[in-house]
Amino acid sequence: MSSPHVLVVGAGAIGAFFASRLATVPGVTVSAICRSNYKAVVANGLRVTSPVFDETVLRPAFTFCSPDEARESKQKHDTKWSHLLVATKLIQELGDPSALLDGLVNEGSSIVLMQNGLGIEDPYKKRFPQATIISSTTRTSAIQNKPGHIKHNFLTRTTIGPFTPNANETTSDIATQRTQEFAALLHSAGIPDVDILDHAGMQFARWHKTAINAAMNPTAVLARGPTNRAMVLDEELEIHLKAVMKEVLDVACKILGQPLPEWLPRIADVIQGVKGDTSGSHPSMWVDWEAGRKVELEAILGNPLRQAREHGLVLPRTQTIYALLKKAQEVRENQHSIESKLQT
Ligand SMILES: NC(=O)C1=CN([C@@H]2O[C@H](COP(=O)(O)OP(=O)(O)OC[C@H]3O[C@@H](n4cnc5c(N)ncnc54)[C@H](OP(=O)(O)O)[C@@H]3O)[C@@H](O)[C@H]2O)C=CC1
Ligand SMILES: CC(C)(CO)C(=O)C(=O)O
Repeated sequence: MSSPHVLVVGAGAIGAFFASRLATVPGVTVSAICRSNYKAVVANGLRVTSPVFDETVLRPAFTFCSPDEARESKQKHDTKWSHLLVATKLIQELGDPSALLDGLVNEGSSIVLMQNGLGIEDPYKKRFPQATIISSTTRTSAIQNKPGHIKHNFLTRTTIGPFTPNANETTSDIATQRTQEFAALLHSAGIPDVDILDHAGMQFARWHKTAINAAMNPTAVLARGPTNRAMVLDEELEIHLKAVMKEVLDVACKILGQPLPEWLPRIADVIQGVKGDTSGSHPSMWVDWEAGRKVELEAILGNPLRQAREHGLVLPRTQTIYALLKKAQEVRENQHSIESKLQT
C-alpha cells in the first residue's frame, strides 16, 4: 500500500479517537471533515485523553469545515484519499448519509464505516457500487466533552470486515486485502484487539453489536441517563438488558442461519465486562439525547425490527423500546419547534 492518507468524515468522539491513533503510525497522513468543532480543531487540534494511551494532539494535514470544502480541495490538489473513515451519527431523518461522500471517493479508496447499527452499508453500496466498502464496529467508548476535546473512556475492541454481498472473486479478494491493510494500520496504531472477519462474520458481529446497542443505548435514554455500569448493576435493568440482547441475538441466528459463533462474547460476558467500566461512560445515544439532538433510532432499533419482520420474526422488547423512544423523540421535537416559534 502506498503512503495511506485517511480522511475522517465526522471527527467526533469515535472519528477523532481513531484518527489520533492512526496519526501515530509512521507514514500515515490524516485529514478530517469537521462540523461544529471546526474552529476549535483549526485553532488547537484534536486532543485525545485515554486511560490506555498517551495524550495526543492531532493537527490534521487538512481540516475541512464541510464535505464541500473537502471536494474543492480534492479537485485543487488532486488528492486521493486511500481510506474514508466514516464516523458520523446515523440519523435517518437527515437523508441518505452516503451523499456526504459524493465526489470524495477515488478508484482505490476504501470506505470504512465505523458506526453502530444494522443495514448501514446498503446506501454506500448503492451509491458507490464499484468502491470497496469495509464495515466495522467498535466497543471503544469515547466522548467529545467540548469541541476538539475527546475522552477515551473504555475498551478498544473492534471488528472489521469487507462488505461484499454478491461480490465476484476478484472484488471480494480486493476488499479482503484492503480490510487487512486497514486492520494492520489499526494494529500499528496500538489497537490490540482488532478482529478481522469475512463478509458473513462481519454481519454477525454487526448484529451482535446491535444487540448490545439496542439494549444499552435506548435504556440509558428512557431511564434518564444512568452510566453504562449503573445500568448493568441495577437488578431489574440487568434482567431487561440481557433479555433485549438475547432476543436480538436469537433473531440474528435465525436470519443468518447459524448459531452464535464461538468467537463472539456471550451476553453474560458482555454484561460482566461493563460491570468493570468505572470510567463513568454513558452510551453515545444518551450523549445525543442530553444535548437535545436526534438519536440513532432507526439504525439501532428500527432496522433490526424491520429485518426481523421481513423474515416473519418478532422482537417484542425491542419493538416496545422503539415505539417509546420514537414517540418521546417526536414529542420533544414538537416542543422544540413550538419553543422556537414562540421565540421568533
Ligand atoms: N461514542 C461512543 O462511545 C461510541 C459511538 N459509536 C458509534 O460511532 C458513530 C459515531 O459516534 P460518536 O463519535 O459518538 O458521535 P459524535 O457525535 O461524537 O461525532 C460525530 C461527528 O460527526 C460530525 N458530523 C455529522 N454529520 C456531519 C456532516 N454532515 N459533515 C461533517 N461532520 C458531520 C458531527 O459534527 P457535529 O458535532 O456538528 O454534529 C460530529 O463531530 C455512531 O454511529 C455511534 O453510534 C460506537 C461505539 C461507541
Ligand atoms: C460503548 C457502547 C457499547 C455503549 O453502549 C456503544 O456502542 C455506544 O455508546 O454507542
